Amino acid sequence: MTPTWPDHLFLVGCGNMAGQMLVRWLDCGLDPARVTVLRPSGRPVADGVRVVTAYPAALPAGTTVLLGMKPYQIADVASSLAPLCVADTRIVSILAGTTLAELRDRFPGPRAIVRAMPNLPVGLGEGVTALFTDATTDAAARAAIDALIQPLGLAEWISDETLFNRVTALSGCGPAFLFRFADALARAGEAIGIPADQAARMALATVRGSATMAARASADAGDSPATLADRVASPGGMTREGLNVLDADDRLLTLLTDTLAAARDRGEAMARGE
Ligand SMILES: NC(=O)c1ccc[n+]([C@@H]2O[C@H](COP(=O)([O-])OP(=O)(O)OC[C@H]3O[C@@H](n4cnc5c(N)ncnc54)[C@H](O)[C@@H]3O)[C@@H](O)[C@H]2O)c1
Ligand code: PRO
Repeated sequence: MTPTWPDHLFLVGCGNMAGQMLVRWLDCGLDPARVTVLRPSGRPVADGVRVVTAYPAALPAGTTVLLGMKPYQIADVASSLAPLCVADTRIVSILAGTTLAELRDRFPGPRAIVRAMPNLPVGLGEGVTALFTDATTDAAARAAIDALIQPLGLAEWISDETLFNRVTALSGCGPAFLFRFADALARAGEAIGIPADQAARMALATVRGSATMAARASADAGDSPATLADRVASPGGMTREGLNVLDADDRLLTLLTDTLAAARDRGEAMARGE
């Protein structure tokens, strides 16, 4: 399906995350002439994309704004940007811990404001983006923003904003937790005597192959990762002994629950301005 693009896309900040979103949109055929990036450094972003270091006098009609700077910059950004936003300007915010109520307060003009929480693999079209909005965003704007997000990978609308920090902990932060797991797998291999470079290659390839296999098994046969884990474990064999360590007292589950809860709690503290 050919994506439908906003008439104009104005990115405020284009660092790690917004940069990956833009990479994917351009790969999927977004005309760079429709994109303006505001970034303090003024560094080029991609061929044909206009980069500015100051706000323009006005935004073109039909602009979708992507707020891609750090959450603590919202007050500064809104004081310059809000006066440029008219009723049909659409705003997509990827700012962690910044509620829709705060966005509506800071941007009183636009009807369409959507919170989006992507993760870094969006650059490959294999990301996860959680989305939330309210009834002030009309169906057409919601559909247009959904269409913009679709090329990035899995898009999941959240019906209750109180879930937002929880889904951010799972999928927004999740790549970091998996990268940490891959790193620990390699270092554990080294700890039991495998040469470090070999352990690093083998750990990464194991994570990659297993993730691809899990995705296919789920799509093709509805097999869950838990089922696949049991399939690797021969009765009385090596894997079961290893799984017994991870499973003892729900050790891994407890560790990950604590990890997600800490990330979620930080999002809630950020929403309180802490
Ligand atoms: N990194 C992730 O995995 C991830 C995932 C989901 C959401 N987010 C959200 O994305 C946002 C950016 O995170 P990041 O990791 O890309 O950070 P980053 O530091 O890589 O990018 C921030 C960008 O904002 C620019 N910037 C700084 N001051 C600015 C200003 N006053 N006006 C406009 N731009 C300004 C910086 O030059 C930089 O390019 C955050 O709000 C974060 O919550 C990040
Ligand atoms: N990166 C952002 C943070 O760490 C939000 C999800 C991933 O706050």
